[in-house]
Amino acid sequence: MTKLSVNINKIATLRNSRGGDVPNVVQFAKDAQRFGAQGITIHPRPDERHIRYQDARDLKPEVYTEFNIEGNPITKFIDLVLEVKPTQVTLVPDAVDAITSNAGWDTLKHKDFLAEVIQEFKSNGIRTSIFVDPVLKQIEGAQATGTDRIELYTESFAKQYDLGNKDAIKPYVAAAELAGKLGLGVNAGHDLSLENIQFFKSQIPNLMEVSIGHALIAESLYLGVENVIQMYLQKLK
Ligand SMILES: CC(=O)[C@@H](O)[C@H](O)COP(=O)(O)O
Ligand SMILES: NCC(=O)COP(=O)(O)O
Repeated sequence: MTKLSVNINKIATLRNSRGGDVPNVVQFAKDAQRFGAQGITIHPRPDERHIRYQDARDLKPEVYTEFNIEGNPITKFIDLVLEVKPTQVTLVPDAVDAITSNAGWDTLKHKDFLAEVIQEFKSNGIRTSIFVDPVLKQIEGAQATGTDRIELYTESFAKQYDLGNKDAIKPYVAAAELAGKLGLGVNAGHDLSLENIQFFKSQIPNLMEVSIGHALIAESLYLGVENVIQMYLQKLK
């Protein structure tokens, strides 16, 4: 079974666009879980342009499914994660000015840094995952860091699938197979949608979790949040 973790960054973006507290991100997380989401993902960025660090603290008591916090492990982020103690932390090498995540880790170049941070999170009982491109040497490098899981960065798959190129799945299949052999759990995310999720899932049998935000919220504008979450759950069976 593949778990659906709903990324609620976009709910915070909408809230922040007017100041105030509409929509309320904690209420949205509670409702998403009630509608069947098996996890809640947030990705606070240093400028707090969508999810704020305080949101992570406010969400903690209300998230009874898997709580996944993603981000670049700068000191402020590490401190937040150690305070909130989510189920999982996903390390993403974001540049400060990136509009959204746009690359996986170079796990070979940053091995020592990642190993140190991962050890700290794991010793605090937090499962770790690192965001990587589907490149075999990066998967091997990920294992050397001691991480529990990887999150495959799916933007290139999503783009190519949209253009009709189903072969774009091939590097992901190879990466997931290698990760499985190396004892790493496999998550995936970025630009997954109702259009591409079923095919992606069908090709990656050891897919443990997907985190989906941008498309899921956009689809919900037309189809409704409860309905959309149920549609993803059907496709992830
Ligand atoms: C790690 C990843 O794939 C991103 O999709 C991210 O979690 C979303 O971040 P933004 O909402 O800031 O685009
Ligand atoms: N880790 C990926 C994520 O949380 C959501 O990415 P997206 O669906 O907003 O592209």
